[in-house]
Amino acid sequence: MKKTEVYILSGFLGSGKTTLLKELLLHEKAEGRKVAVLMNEFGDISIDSNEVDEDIPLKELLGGCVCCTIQDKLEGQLQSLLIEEKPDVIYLETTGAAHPVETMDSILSPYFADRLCMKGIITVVDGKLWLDRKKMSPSVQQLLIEQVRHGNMLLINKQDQLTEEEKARITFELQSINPQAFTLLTSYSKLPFQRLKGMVMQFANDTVKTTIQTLQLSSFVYPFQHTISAEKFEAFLKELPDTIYRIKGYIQFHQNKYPDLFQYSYGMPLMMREDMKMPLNLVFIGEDVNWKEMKDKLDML
Ligand SMILES: Nc1nc2c(ncn2[C@@H]2O[C@H](COP(=O)(O)OP(=O)(O)OP(=O)(O)O)[C@@H](O)[C@H]2O)c(=O)[nH]1
Repeated sequence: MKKTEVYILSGFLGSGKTTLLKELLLHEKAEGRKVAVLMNEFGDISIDSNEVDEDIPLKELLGGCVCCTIQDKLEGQLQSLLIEEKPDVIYLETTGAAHPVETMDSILSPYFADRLCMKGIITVVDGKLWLDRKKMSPSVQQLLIEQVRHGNMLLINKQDQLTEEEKARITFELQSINPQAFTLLTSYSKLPFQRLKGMVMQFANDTVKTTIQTLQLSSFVYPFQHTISAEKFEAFLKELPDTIYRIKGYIQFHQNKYPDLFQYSYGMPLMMREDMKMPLNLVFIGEDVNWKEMKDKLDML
């Protein structure tokens, strides 16, 4: 029986995993392979699932990390994807807080040994965030290093935000941490697809599980009941604490007919106008955040 290939997309919150997934799905479509997606989101609702075409089988794993709290759910979802869809390849997008080895462990269960072929871990690194990582909490810094250490392919993403000197420095630092990995600089996670297909998973001798300090990440969903003021929202963003790592979801300004998809990662906001109605939910992910205070501020918009 032909085995289903599995790739794990790893990388911190907002680094460019969903952007990479969309890129990979385009290539797979062009090659006519049957693809399925497993999407793990830290929050209780998924925004990224909307980014995947409806004709691609997709299972969501919400409200925790496949590497720890919802490992059992992963097995169940994998099994149903294999039985119902019989895909050629499965892409598993992990939460930005996931430890790659723990995730791989869940997939390498003996139950799936003759069904799945683990192709490798692609780690997406936000270049700017990497350079500024010392500003993050120790557990985030440790996680970033672990994600790099265990990637088989490392994408230094958002290279449009980096100088030549910064690109060289990050490349050197990542290669020093993980000399076996294929490392490349990318914009919007565009990678040489054929190189990915030729990837063969190397099980390095030192792929030991490191006990990393537990990240104190938490998430919060705010459902807007109405449209909001663009000026007030801008002022709200300016006052956001540094420990908010990620925001995504839909907001609608007073003057607009349709909502905007709002993305915020590592201090960088981005908006894209939708052309249809969407549920006005905004998902926040952060460390040590007073969500009650956040809710009060959002109520004022
Ligand atoms: N400037 C720039 N922005 C990028 C690049 N790649 C991705 N982005 C933007 O970064 C934001 C986060 O990208 P995503 O692909 O959603 O990141 P993610 O890792 O899936 O995020 P989570 O699922 O929340 O962990 C989006 O607004 C992207 O458009 C890039 O190369 N350059």
